[in-house]
Amino acid sequence: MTMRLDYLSIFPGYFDVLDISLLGKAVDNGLVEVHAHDLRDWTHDRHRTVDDTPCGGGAGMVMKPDPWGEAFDGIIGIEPDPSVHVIFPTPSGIPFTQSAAQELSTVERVVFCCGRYEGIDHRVIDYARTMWTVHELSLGDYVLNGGEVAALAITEAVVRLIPGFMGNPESLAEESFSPGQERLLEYPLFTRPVSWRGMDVPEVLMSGHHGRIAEWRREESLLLTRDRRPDLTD
Ligand SMILES: N#Cc1c(-c2ccc3ccn(Cc4cccnc4)c3c2)n[nH]c1N
Repeated sequence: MTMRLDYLSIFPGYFDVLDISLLGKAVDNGLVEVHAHDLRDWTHDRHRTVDDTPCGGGAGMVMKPDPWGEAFDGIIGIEPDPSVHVIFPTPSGIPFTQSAAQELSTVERVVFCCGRYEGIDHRVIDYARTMWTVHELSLGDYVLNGGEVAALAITEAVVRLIPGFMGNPESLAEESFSPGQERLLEYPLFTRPVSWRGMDVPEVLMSGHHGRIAEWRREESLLLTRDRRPDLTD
């Protein structure tokens, strides 16, 4: 299966980075195909206007619905198709999680709608919900200037789960937040040299005793999780 990823943004250059690294390899291997689009290509005025003042007043500008609707018509089509997943990154979205990444990794087509300014006219989202499967997702409780960085983060989390993307898929199963895994943070990692700037790798990790190593790692994960993410232990 090839996953098609479309990105609608007034800064399509953000997505040039997808040609690099593992994701670039996934494109070369035909696992994913990536299309970035400039929303301004669907404007018709001299200034290629995509925003206007908010109805009801308030600070900032709101993205006009017209360019989005015409871009949808051109990129996705005018017929409803629930197999198309349209993602609106937004501060008011549902928190994006590993399980959402897992679900999206099985989808054949994803369209990211990257807003800017104070956000997108709500009728765009309402329209999209009549046509496709819509996800309003948030990366977390902090403020970005637009949806592009979130779209890149979601892309990486999703594409790495596509069968055939990662060299050793077994490693995915062991990662924190993977399905079936206890909700624990990753234990501290070490590699050679054994001694570095007066600090040594914990002896147990050099013991070759797999039972003790597993026990040490679990204890470290429990301590770290209790300290940093007590919410995961509820
Ligand atoms: N996902 C996600 C996000 C965003 C985010 C996503 C899309 C847009 C489009 C515009 N802004 C600026 C903006 C700022 C403040 C209020 N409203 C809008 C966006 C912020 N911020 N933080 C996240 N976790």
